Amino acid sequence: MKMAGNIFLIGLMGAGKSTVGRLLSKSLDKTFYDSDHEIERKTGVNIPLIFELEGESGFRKRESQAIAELVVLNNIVLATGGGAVLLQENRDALSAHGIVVYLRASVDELWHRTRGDRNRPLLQTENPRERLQTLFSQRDPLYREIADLVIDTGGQPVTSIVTQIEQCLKVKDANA
Ligand SMILES: Nc1ncnc2c1ncn2[C@@H]1O[C@H](COP(=O)(O)OP(=O)(O)O)[C@@H](O)[C@H]1O
Ligand SMILES: O=C(O)C1=C[C@@H](OP(=O)(O)O)[C@@H](O)[C@H](O)C1
Ligand SMILES: [Mg+2]
Repeated sequence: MKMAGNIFLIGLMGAGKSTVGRLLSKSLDKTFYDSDHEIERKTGVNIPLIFELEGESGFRKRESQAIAELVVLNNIVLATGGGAVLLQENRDALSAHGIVVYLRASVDELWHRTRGDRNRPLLQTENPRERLQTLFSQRDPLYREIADLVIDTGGQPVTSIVTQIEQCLKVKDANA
């Protein structure tokens, strides 16, 4: 049984989870959380520094802890980090406690949206487009595994993505 009122956004870096999530929470009168922001708030340092000091595995532990604490809240919109689905325990937690919305975009779009960004350690490589392609292949099946809703964000402004999610949720509700 899904927890009443929670919406969890998943998808790759640049999919728009943080941007869409904030607007969706306002529109639905829910509280907005971003697991990355929660980790930064708790530690007092930014994500690149956590990766530098503790590696990706250290970051994943903090991410799991944050997700476990956030999913049990009520009436929230949660923007997760792109790698939140990597651990089974996170997938189980997201799946069990809310409606999971997978925001999808092509690798080219993701690349354009994140170009020049310095806050995403996994994209600080010589070829971020290739990295995104690899991550897409690895993670798309994991996103799909737990998605209640898949939204293609390609070529769509953030406002129309929010409207589309709201409409899909209404249809789901009506059919429940
Ligand atoms: N639908 C969209 N169309 C164009 N740009 C977008 C869209 N959604 C997000 N963006 C832009 O892409 C960048 C990454 O968005 P963000 O919300 O941080 O993604 P995520 O949290 O999924 O990594 C931001 O600059 C944001 O303004
Ligand atoms: O895809 C990933 O593994 C990551 C995505 C980032 O969040 P966004 O998806 O919001 O960019 C952030 O959690 C961290 O840099 C790792
Ligand atoms: Mg984000």
